[in-house]
Amino acid sequence: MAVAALLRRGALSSSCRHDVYIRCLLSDSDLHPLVNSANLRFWRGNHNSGKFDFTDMTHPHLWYPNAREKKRNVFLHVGPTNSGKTHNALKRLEASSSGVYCGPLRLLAREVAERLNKASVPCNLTTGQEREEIEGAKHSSVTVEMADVTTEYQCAVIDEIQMVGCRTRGCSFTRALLGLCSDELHVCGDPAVVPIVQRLLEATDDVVTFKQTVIF
Ligand SMILES: Nc1ncnc2c1ncn2[C@@H]1O[C@H](COP(=O)(O)OP(=O)(O)OP(=O)(O)O)[C@@H](O)[C@H]1O
Repeated sequence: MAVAALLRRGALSSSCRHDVYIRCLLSDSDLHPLVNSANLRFWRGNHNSGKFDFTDMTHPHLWYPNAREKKRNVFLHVGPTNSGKTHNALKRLEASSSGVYCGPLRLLAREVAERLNKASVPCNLTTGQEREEIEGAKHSSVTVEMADVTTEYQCAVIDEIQMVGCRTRGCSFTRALLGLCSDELHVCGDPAVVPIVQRLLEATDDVVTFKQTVIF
């Protein structure tokens, strides 16, 4: 059985797992589709030893090689409620050639899909309960748990990022923040979340720009 399969099944002992490096034991075809040859070259180039410890869970930003290959432009939209943070981000999403909106609620995901479709931007809807596919759509509106971190987008939006602090759903916001593979990433939320988002993005080498909104 391939070593990758054993790893996935947790069949190797922890000391053995610790010694497993992609270069020496795993062929490219063994690996999860996320870790393709191009990504391996990236990993090797960024690890002095030329080895990557597949079982090292201490650097979550490195779990998303597709996103790490990009220098993302992250726009952090912060301001009071109803000040237009999401509105501004959605304007960018509408104008992009491909993109994804990630929100915390089915209702919000549906509202955004309807908004884009109405603006003649074909947009799929994917939540835990429903999947609506629109022919030719290059945009998707999803609940954050359904965010696809393997597809490349021009623009991505994460709404209500302060939910990163939620005990049960925060991990999905962190995953989207670190893993979405887009040239532009718009992150909307409460100003209180700025320090934690900044901290999370310190490791990613993205370019972060603040957009402060005010109630008009
Ligand atoms: N510049 C604008 N032009 C027209 N409508 C706007 C504008 N900015 C905001 N709105 C409208 O105001 C409402 C609130 O905007 P939005 O949802 O973007 O605010 P928000 O700051 O993201 O709020 P929250 O913190 O609750 O998420 C929406 O219905 C939105 O369409």
